[in-house]
Amino acid sequence: MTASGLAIEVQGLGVRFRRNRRGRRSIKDLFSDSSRRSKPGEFWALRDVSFDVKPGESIGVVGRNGQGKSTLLKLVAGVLLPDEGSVSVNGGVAPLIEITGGFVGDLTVRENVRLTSGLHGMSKAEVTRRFDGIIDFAELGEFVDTPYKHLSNGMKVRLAFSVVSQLEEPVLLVDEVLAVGDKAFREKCYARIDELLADGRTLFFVSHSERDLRRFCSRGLYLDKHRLAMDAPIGEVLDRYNADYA
Ligand SMILES: Nc1ncnc2c1ncn2[C@@H]1O[C@H](COP(=O)(O)OP(=O)(O)OP(=O)(O)O)[C@@H](O)[C@H]1O
Repeated sequence: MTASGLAIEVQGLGVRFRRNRRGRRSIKDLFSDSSRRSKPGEFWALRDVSFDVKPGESIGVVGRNGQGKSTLLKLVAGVLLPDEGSVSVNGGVAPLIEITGGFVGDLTVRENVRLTSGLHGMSKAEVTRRFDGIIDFAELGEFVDTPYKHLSNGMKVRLAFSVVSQLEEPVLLVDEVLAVGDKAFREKCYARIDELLADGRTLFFVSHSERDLRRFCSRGLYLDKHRLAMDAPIGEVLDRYNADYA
């Protein structure tokens, strides 16, 4: 528990990236005291982002392509470190996107489930206990010994969601990748997200689907021009986003 009892605290968060590969930092840059300035070819993908999340809140992250939504999720997941500011998360996070990226193509479905569940804190005994449930939910019973690289894209997402939804972390990060699943499977995922929310989990949801955002989220964060343009109830955030870009 953070001292404040909050699920997530984000303060003055900023991340910058290089626009092209050639813009390497020189030795001179290493010694220059210009950490707050961006160097040629660098840009802030996110800057000055601050917000708090209470346990059990469900937050929808809204914004046009490239405004920093996935970057924000990566920072909350702890797989990307900020150049400015801080993120503190109370307890662990279950990040859908990182699970997908963590699968190993040459390993089988069975081996990948064991590997990723283990990496995300499940004990061996727990993985064994939950294994059949994970495979059943993903509807991949016939593919447990198939190399991961031979699954279809939709099957890969099924597997990732199935693993992530079994983790007992208090914060669940779900992004657009879910949209790859077919309609029937998406409905199943949505029902599972409802269950996790009812169980008191905190949800961070990135989506371009207004319907899904309204369905799951009570609060919205609107990222525009790489800054937090609005933090308000999801309906108000969507109205503003639509007014800006309709
Ligand atoms: N590793 C990286 N190196 C360089 N630039 C990056 C990197 N990751 C993201 N970016 C850039 O940072 C910006 C924000 O990207 P991000 O993926 O967070 O956007 P997004 O809001 O999730 O977009 P979308 O709606 O298209 O998924 C973009 O300009 C992107 O090109």
